[in-house]
Amino acid sequence: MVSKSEVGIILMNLGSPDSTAVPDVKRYLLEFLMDKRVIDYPWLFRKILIEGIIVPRRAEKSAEAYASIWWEDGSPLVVLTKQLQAAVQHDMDVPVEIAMRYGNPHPQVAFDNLLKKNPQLKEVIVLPLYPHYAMSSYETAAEYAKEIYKKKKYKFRLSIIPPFYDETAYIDAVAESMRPFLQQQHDYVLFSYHGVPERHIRKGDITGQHCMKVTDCCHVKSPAHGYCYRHQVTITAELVAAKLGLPREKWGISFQSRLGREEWLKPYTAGLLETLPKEGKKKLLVVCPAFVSDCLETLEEIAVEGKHTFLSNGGDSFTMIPCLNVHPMWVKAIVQYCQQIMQTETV
Ligand SMILES: C=CC1=C(C)c2cc3[nH]c(cc4nc(cc5[nH]c(cc1n2)c(C)c5CCC(=O)O)C(CCC(=O)O)=C4C)c(C)c3C=C
Ligand SMILES: [Fe+2]
Ligand SMILES: [Fe+2]
Repeated sequence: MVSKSEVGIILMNLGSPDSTAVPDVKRYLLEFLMDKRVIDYPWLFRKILIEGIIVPRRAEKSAEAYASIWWEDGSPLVVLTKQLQAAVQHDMDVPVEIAMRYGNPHPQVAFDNLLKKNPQLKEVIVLPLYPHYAMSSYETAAEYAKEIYKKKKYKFRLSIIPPFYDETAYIDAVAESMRPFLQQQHDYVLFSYHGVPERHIRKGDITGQHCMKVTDCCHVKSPAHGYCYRHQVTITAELVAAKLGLPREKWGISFQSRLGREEWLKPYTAGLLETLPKEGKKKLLVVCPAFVSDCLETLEEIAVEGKHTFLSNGGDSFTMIPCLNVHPMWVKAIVQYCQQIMQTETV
């Protein structure tokens, strides 16, 4: 058990380029895609692929996309994470810092800032802002925080909040953030999650024999589920749909942001946005619960590109539901998760 005066909190998100200038976007993409948990090919092959092919080809287009969604005070993801920091700090009355897995602010800066604010710091709670476990999201953020903590030999205790994909407070916050949008006419609600390669799902299967091997694997009980992104996003959608009373035929799941030639989790959002209007689902609501802050992947890929695809294939109306951002119920959920950690007995 730690008291408020002994604790500090770090909200850790993915990160964005420092600006929309191509060299900044290049630097960001290099750091991101050279992460062995994001592109898990052998180091030399990864280096040649990323530095020689993907980043040079992608940087300019990516910079343009970022420029199209950039806000006056910076990247939406960073600005929204800062707003969340202020809200949590206000409600908890403990120091809160933000850190990014890629780019700035670096986790070491966040640890050091907490120490500067309170040299008596006994415990730092890190909340990776990913509801679901994926090697390329939650795991890399948590491992990076641990790596820096060990390297710097900090004396305070480090606690990392686990994925919260099925926690009531998170589910309730997502459901309530969606509820006002359900008042408008709609034929279908699409839960669009960031995709990952199917290979990552099989690789992360701790049993080696469950994920994408057993029929309907996401609904068959297994210890693999603790590390399975596909299972966890399925459960989030089912719990939110149940909470909102959505009939089963009125909602579905898809996966966006595919990169490269490998097979990623299916169905792909882009393909579904072309076919849904042909199935009579012409009024669409899209929600993206893998992202807790709006970012390039929601504001550009879904709200602009996705909308265009849907409407130009016969859709009538397309609404993207904003991410949790600083929704009061989301802030409350974070406060609750941090307080649970603070009340845990230490040995
Ligand atoms: C192999 C590539 C990628 C994997 C695997 C991947 C997994 C993954 N990503 C997120 C969350 C976000 N990704 C974002 C941007 C983004 N993602 C990739 C690649 C992979 N992501 C790239 C190259 C980019 C950069 C933009 C681009 O050029 O398309 C973002 C947005 C960041 C922002 O600044 O707004 C988020 C958030 C998750 C949750 C995830 C695995 C589950
Ligand atoms: Fe991504
Ligand atoms: Fe699985």
